[in-house]
Amino acid sequence: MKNILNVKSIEKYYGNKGNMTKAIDNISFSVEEGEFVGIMGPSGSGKTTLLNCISTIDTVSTGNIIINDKDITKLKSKALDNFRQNELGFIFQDFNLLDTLTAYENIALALTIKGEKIPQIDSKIKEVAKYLEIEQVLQKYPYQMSGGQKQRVASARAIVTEPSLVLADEPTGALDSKSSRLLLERFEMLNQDLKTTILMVTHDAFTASYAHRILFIKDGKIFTELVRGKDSRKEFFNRIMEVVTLLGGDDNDVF
Ligand SMILES: Nc1ncnc2c1ncn2[C@@H]1O[C@H](COP(=O)(O)OP(=O)(O)OP(=O)(O)O)[C@@H](O)[C@H]1O
Repeated sequence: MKNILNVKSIEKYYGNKGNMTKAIDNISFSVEEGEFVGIMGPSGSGKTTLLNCISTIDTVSTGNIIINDKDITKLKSKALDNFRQNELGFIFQDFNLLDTLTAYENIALALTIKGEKIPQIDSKIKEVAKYLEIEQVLQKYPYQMSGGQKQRVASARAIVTEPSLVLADEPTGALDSKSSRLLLERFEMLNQDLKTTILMVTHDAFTASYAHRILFIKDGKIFTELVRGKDSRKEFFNRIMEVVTLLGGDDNDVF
């Protein structure tokens, strides 16, 4: 198995002397190719900071992040832009689709930026649209789609370039339970069939139960890890809830 992500002893401080927040306090972990890993933790525990550092949106204070054999903490701005386009796919809670473009054009844009030719763009979009069940909405604009459809279009945009790593930040945060389930089932398929490597931040135990492994973050540190193993999704959900309950409170107010 190839190592896709290697986070080595990272720390992240915000502010300056006298007014310093240690958002990440010595975190190390790795993700193998084809893994589906969830990150959970209470509000303010450092989940978004961690994801932002991995996604090159923010920089670490110390430590290294290696993605597909490249140390992103050493890349300069132009190289970082290229790296982001070629190696990473992003899925956000609020979709981040361009309102003036159709679903088709939103997905095509990711490929155009990479310099792909029109016939290849068209066949790749059709293939990914079938997978994510969005063929019927390809000619629609974001305002004409449901939240679930928008998130599946955003997911198509994230994976159509075949990135080494897909980073998802609360992907079901704005979806109802039916749309969440459909999206997560698609994530499962993408992960199993196409070996897409996914790292997903969520506060929701149901969403997290689709992952193979969960890292729980507290006060900027990894305090425990759960591996699904041979458990069914339901059994894994129950184990996640045990950790959540152990920390006091239900899944909504703790995570
Ligand atoms: N730009 C910033 N400047 C100063 N402090 C920050 C900044 N961003 C985050 N922090 C602090 O770093 C810590 C971690 O924040 P982070 O947003 O990563 O947490 P989180 O786990 O994603 O929380 P939530 O679930 O509420 O989104 C918090 O104490 C937060 O106040």
